[in-house]
Amino acid sequence: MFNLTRYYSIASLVCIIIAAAVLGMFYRHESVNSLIKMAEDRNAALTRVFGNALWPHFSPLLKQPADRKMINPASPQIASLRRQVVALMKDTATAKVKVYNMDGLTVFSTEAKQIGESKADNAGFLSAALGEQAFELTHRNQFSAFDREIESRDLLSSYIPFVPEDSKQIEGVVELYSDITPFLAEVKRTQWLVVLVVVGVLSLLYSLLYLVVRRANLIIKEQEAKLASSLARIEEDNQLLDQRVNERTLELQELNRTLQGEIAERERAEEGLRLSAKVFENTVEGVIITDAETKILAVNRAFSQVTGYGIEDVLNLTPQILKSGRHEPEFYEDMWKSLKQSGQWVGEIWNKRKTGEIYPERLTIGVVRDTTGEVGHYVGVFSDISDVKRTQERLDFLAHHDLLTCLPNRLLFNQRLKQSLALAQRNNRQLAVVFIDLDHFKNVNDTLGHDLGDELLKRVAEELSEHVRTSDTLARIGGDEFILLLDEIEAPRYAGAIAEKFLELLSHSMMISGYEIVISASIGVSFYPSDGQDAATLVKNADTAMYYAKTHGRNSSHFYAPAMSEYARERVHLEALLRRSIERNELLLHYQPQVDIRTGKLLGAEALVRWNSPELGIVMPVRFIPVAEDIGFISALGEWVLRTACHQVKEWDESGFVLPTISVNLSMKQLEHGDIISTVFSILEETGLSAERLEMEVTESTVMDNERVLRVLEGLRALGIQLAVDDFGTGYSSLSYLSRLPIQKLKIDRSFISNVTNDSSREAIVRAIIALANALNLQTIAEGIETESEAKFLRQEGCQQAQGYLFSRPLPPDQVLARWLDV
Ligand SMILES: Nc1nc2c(ncn2[C@@H]2O[C@@H]3COP(=O)(O)O[C@H]4[C@@H](O)[C@H](n5cnc6c(=O)[nH]c(N)nc65)O[C@@H]4COP(=O)(O)O[C@H]3[C@H]2O)c(=O)[nH]1
Repeated sequence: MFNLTRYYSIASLVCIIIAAAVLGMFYRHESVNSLIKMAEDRNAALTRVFGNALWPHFSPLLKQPADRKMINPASPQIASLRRQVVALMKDTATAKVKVYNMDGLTVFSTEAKQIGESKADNAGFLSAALGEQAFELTHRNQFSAFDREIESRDLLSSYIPFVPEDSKQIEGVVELYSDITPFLAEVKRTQWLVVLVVVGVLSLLYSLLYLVVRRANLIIKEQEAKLASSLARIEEDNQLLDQRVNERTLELQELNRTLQGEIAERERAEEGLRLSAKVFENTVEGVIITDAETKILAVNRAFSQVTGYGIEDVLNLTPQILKSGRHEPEFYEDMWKSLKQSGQWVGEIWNKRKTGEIYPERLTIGVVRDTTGEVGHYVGVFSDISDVKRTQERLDFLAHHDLLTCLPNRLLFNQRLKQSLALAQRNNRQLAVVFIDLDHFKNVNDTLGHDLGDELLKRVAEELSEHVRTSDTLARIGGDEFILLLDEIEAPRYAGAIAEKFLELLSHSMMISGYEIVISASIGVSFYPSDGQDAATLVKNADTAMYYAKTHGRNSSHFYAPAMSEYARERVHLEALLRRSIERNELLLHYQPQVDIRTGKLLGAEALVRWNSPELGIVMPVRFIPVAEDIGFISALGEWVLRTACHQVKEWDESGFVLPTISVNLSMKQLEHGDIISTVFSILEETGLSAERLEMEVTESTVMDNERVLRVLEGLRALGIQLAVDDFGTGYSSLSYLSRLPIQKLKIDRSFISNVTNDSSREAIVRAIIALANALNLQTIAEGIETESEAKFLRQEGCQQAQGYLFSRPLPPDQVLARWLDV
């Protein structure tokens, strides 16, 4: 801490000392200067006196050549001069006198031994020689005065140029030594006195001021203490203030944060509200808001677009204005129950537009409660699902109906059958399942094309639909398969009557796209509960009955019988065995000769396949060829027949029996699948049989109006093979198409030959076929000739070739050889 007293004391002491020292020195300096000045003046005066008195005596000395040797200090002249000088200087403070010539040579000195010394280099001398007095203050511990030795003296030597009064020139320099010791001692005493006085005065002043300063120091200390306490208070206040400021700042920051949060919250809320309003107005769903009494408060644009009502139409009304009347009161009761229980209802509802049109909507109603939990509003959000419904209905229709005939499909049929079964079970009633499969529909499809086939199916569907009750379900479940559910029939005969009606309906020819088509059907019927308890069993058994009809002559209907299932099982067994027949080497060929009808000459033979099954015995082709066709085995079988027949002919050739032609049956499936042309070609190559000796028979229905088959036949013909149309007369060959076929022979079906002589219509047909063949330049062969009368008739009509039991039954190869080798 600043201590004024201390600083004052130290500073004052230093000042007093400095002041005393300075003043003392100053006094001494001034005193010495004035002393010197006085001494100078006196010495100058003395020199003048000295010069005036004694100079003539010195002049000779001064004029002597400057050689010390020339001066004799002991000369009487010098001694005399010394006496005079001492006498003159007696009672003065002068202690020594010296005289120099202008060369600096000491020509006289009161101390004789110094005479002859040179002072030419002395500054005082040089100054005086130039006309300026010079002085030098020295202290000598020992000094030779005039007559004695003096000790410890302060001497002032003055170099004074001496200019005689009659001369204007400096002739020499006089040096006077003045003993100023007493004066200087006096000066020193006075100096100390001055110092003491100064110190005393200043000390007094110091003391007075010390009191003042001390007082001031006290005041300063007090002020400092006050200031310190004030500063402490201020510091304290500052800290307090800082604390308050910090607290306040924190409070403000917190407040600011809260405020920011509130602002953000408010902005969010406002944004939310804006968004909600936008969503409300622009959402594609219709929105309706009511109060707790279901009075409409607001609706959005989509509501107006769907219902046709603007807000002005519905404000304060209830949503009941949209009521369609399609729902029972229970529907609305359930709705309110759900709203009360869960606060929400979601469902589909039929409502009415302003135009009166009723439409379906998907509606969600939500209950909005206020803060007290009371119902505040109801909000309904809905979308018009008319399009969805229509699409659903369409999809539903597509999923459950056959697109071609628009009849129910298998899926819908099964659903209805299951429903009807449940009902029949409850009511203890019967029902029937009628399975209808068109006969040879595939031929129509293949020969006349799919478009015509489709038309035929539509016509059949229409015809059948017209004769079923609305409570019955007629469905199309496959290409040419229809199925009818007869609900709650009184007796089986009702189903029988329907089946017969269908057969009768289909037996009439139909004109489709300019073609007159006659079609038949195979029908099977099963009954609940006798033939099955469930839908699958009933359908399966009706199918089995239909299959039975199909394999028993077609164009007929059969009620299901368990034996049919047995038949079906056998058929499955047959299929399995047939598949292995080739590898087990169970197939064999019989050959039925073909002869010239006039001469009886052997022209060829038809290869007819037999199956010698270890399990089933000899199986005839009528039984297994259709099965082979059904299961896709016919191509392998046909290839085996062809290869075996060709080998056989070559074998006969080698044994000397030359069969002109071998005829092989070609199934429709063989023409459709596989590369029959390359198969035939490779077999001919393999066996070495020439193509002209091979004839292939295709049934009339196979080749009828089928461009693809036509191309295959052309390919076969191109190999050189003979082609014959089998079973001619049973199909519906158009003449123009027939003329395009690359065939050489028509084979009149044996159904026309049998008993031809007793049936005029058969006669007419046979005649017509022969005439047609002649017109087309084709050979004719009649098959199934059993009697001579039939042969005779055919001979008369111009048929060229014959085949039948009359000439020979189909025979194993060895018997053919035995019978015909020598003929
Ligand atoms: N009632 C009677 N029948 C006679 C007479 N003459 C011949 N038949 C029989 O008539 C059928 C003639 O063969 P299809 O019309 O080609 O009719 C054949 C043919 O369509 C088919 N078939 C036979 N073998 C083959 C074959 O290797 N391949 C193919 N795809 N079908 C074959 O099986 C059908 C039946 O053959 P099969 O049972 O051998 O019956 C043969 C033959 O035994 C007769 O005077 N009176």
